[in-house]
Amino acid sequence: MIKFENVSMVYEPRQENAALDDVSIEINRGEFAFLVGESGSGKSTFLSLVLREKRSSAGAVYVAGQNLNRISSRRVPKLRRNIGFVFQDFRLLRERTVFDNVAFAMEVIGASRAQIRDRVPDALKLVGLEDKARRKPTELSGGEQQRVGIARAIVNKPAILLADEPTGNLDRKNSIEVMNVLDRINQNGTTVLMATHAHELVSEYRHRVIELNRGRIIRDEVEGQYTKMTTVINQDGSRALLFGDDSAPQERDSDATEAINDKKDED
Ligand SMILES: Nc1ncnc2c1ncn2[C@@H]1O[C@H](COP(=O)(O)OP(=O)(O)OP(=O)(O)O)[C@@H](O)[C@H]1O
Repeated sequence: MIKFENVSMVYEPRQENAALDDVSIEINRGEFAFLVGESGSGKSTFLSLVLREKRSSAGAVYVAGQNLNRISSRRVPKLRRNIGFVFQDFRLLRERTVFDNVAFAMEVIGASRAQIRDRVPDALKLVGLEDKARRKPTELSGGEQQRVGIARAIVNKPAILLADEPTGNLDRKNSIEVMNVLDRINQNGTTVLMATHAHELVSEYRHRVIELNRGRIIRDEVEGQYTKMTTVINQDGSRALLFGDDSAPQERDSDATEAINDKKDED
């Protein structure tokens, strides 16, 4: 569903460290993955490339089989219909009701009134807010506002839901409610990718964990299968990937090492 092939991203020509540095990863249809890493590690950059807000500087980004570096700007809105986005700060329209906030996402893609009347209540039900359709965002708790943001993101039935720190402004109780809603959406078949700093949620909700550090993937843990990846520089200057604990170099994966060195030779 989402595939990065040797993706690098530099924002400015002489930028010292790449925001993403040779990232290769695949997130399958129906998966739920957390994207973690300290501030500045490249999480938002990763999400913005999936949305085609920017083109990668090198490598290829595929979403639903399309190479995003090859599609024209004209086709970007169509791509984005397949992707829902949840923001940390909700970004609701304060003067509109909960119903109208969700309806707005359908209006902008030209949905009919009948479609809106049909779909918005379903989306609100999915996030547990069917009773609050006539309220204004300011009359809701932070967690409820975020659930409106999620309803808006999924009302057009996207295949992928991206969430950038969706619980960042919420207390624990509201964070858990939001997580449970995201889980439910994922169980209905939507691929979910959530960037977060919330370590406790990452360990409680057993999903894939992809960890970035200075633009590189250093961990990819799929439901309990823990794979820590460490890049080491050999004496000859070539790079090698170590899988497992970094004190256990015998677990070196020779294919991955060769792939990295091949790439280096090409460079
Ligand atoms: N528009 C930009 N122009 C220049 N550099 C940028 C831009 N956006 C991000 N960067 C740089 O790219 C690197 C990765 O930033 P990014 O925002 O992707 O990290 P992040 O993991 O999402 O951080 P946070 O958790 O704080 O949101 C950082 O060094 C950042 O300074």
